[in-house]
Amino acid sequence: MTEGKARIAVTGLATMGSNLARNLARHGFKVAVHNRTPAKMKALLDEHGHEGDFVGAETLQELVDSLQTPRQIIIMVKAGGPTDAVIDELSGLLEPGDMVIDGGNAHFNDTRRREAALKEKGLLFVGAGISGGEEGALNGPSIMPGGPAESYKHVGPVFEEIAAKVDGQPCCVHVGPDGAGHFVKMVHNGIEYADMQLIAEAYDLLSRIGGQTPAEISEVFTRWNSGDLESYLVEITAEVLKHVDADGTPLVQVIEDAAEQKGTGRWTVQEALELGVPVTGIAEAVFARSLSGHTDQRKAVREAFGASEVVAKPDAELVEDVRQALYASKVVAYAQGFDMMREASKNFGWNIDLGAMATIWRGGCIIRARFLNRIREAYDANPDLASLLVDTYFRDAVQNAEAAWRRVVVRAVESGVPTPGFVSALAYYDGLRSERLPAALVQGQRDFFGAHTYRRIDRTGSFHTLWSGDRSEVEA
Ligand SMILES: NC(=O)C1=CN([C@@H]2O[C@H](COP(=O)(O)OP(=O)(O)OC[C@H]3O[C@@H](n4cnc5c(N)ncnc54)[C@H](OP(=O)(O)O)[C@@H]3O)[C@@H](O)[C@H]2O)C=CC1
Ligand SMILES: O=C(CO)[C@H](O)[C@H](O)COP(=O)(O)O
Repeated sequence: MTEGKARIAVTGLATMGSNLARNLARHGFKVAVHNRTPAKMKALLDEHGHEGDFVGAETLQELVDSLQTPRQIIIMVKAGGPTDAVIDELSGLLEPGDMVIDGGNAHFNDTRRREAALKEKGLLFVGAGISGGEEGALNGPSIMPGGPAESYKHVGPVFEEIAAKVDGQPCCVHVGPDGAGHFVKMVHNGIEYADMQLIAEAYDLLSRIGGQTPAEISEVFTRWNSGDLESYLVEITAEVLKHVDADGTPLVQVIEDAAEQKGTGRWTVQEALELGVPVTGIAEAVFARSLSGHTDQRKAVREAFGASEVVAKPDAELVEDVRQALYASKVVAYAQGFDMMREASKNFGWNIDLGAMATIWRGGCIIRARFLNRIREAYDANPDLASLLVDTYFRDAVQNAEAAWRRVVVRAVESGVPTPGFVSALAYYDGLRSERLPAALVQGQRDFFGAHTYRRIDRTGSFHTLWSGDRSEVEA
């Protein structure tokens, strides 16, 4: 064992914390480890103590005492109240100049609040989004640290060491001040929801319209994973679909069809509403999970109307059409997520480098995908891109997919197979492309019932029609 005190600490040793601690130890950092329930700390030392230099601590006081100064402590506990509880206890034990790093899925407003509170005590606080799940935490996650640039100078090199690497570059960069890191992680998860929903819809179409078995669809996803759609989520979809129960039944057919959620997708939509950014794909994905969970309501409506009867009509084009529809819809989902980060960056003064976000998402995280290279190139070439959709590469890709995308949506709607992700992505694309939107009529309606006024295309200023009078127009 290395002599002396530990370089860094991790408190919270469930799935993420224990693997992150092992990752740190495997990279040669002496790590102090603590968990509220000490059994988890002991299990980590028993099973993995040989992987590196660990110091077990039964209490937070012991953890603090085991560290070099200034101290760096990573918190990996449940987001919300549990994180506050740990921070409260730690802040009474630490000294000015010490640093607390929250690696959980915190809400970025909590991060802003915590940073401000700790600053008053002379403590540094870093809200760091960490993605990659169990395997990423161990072998290299994507890390999105926010907070003061000064803090990054101290902890950045450690994070860059343990992060995933793509083309020799670490999947970690200083995102921006205060809550920027956790905001970006939240959007990452929002995109994750949208991507998963689109993949699930593709599966449903190939199953119910294409008449394919999970094993056959698994092969389709494996094939897709060697082209433009190459991504972790497509790869694991193939794995899940080919997995069978002991009696040979595909697992996917026995898992309850009610998707759960911990909250980051919902937060993304809530924040998008605040910022006024239409993240329709993410919203549909959150609502699709919500709908799936309303099992009693689903049963009642199914019984009232009968289940939609889909007659499988396999045809040679379906698989390729679905692939193209999936790709185009994914581009829309990512475009919306990047729009949201740009808007938040402007709103909060974070100066987020969108190309750098695409760069650190290329490896380690759940949404890692080949086309993030293209997204990086797009934002590196033009950081002020009005939308990812107008980048030459993505414009051509979406144009090439458009006919297939429309065929898939028509087939789904005609067949009664719900595809809210595909449909809303296409509607978003069509909405942005339209020369005129019926929003003009909405403005007229608002003015009629509430005198809310409207602007005209031929004159400047705001106007109101005297709807309950002589219907003449007045300048407002
Ligand atoms: N699981 C994943 O794939 C990912 C998770 N995250 C985030 O990372 C964090 C850790 O996630 P995960 O490893 O899944 O663990 P969980 O979110 O399941 O949290 C369990 C951990 O929190 C601790 N804890 C709970 N309540 C308290 C409390 N009041 N005081 C102190 N400790 C408490 C538990 O201690 P005890 O053992 O004593 O109960 C345990 O160590 C979460 O914020 C999560 O959102 C981020 C990316 C991916
Ligand atoms: O952060 C993650 C990956 O990046 C988690 O896996 C994510 O929180 C899972 O979310 P949910 O339970 O809402 O599906």
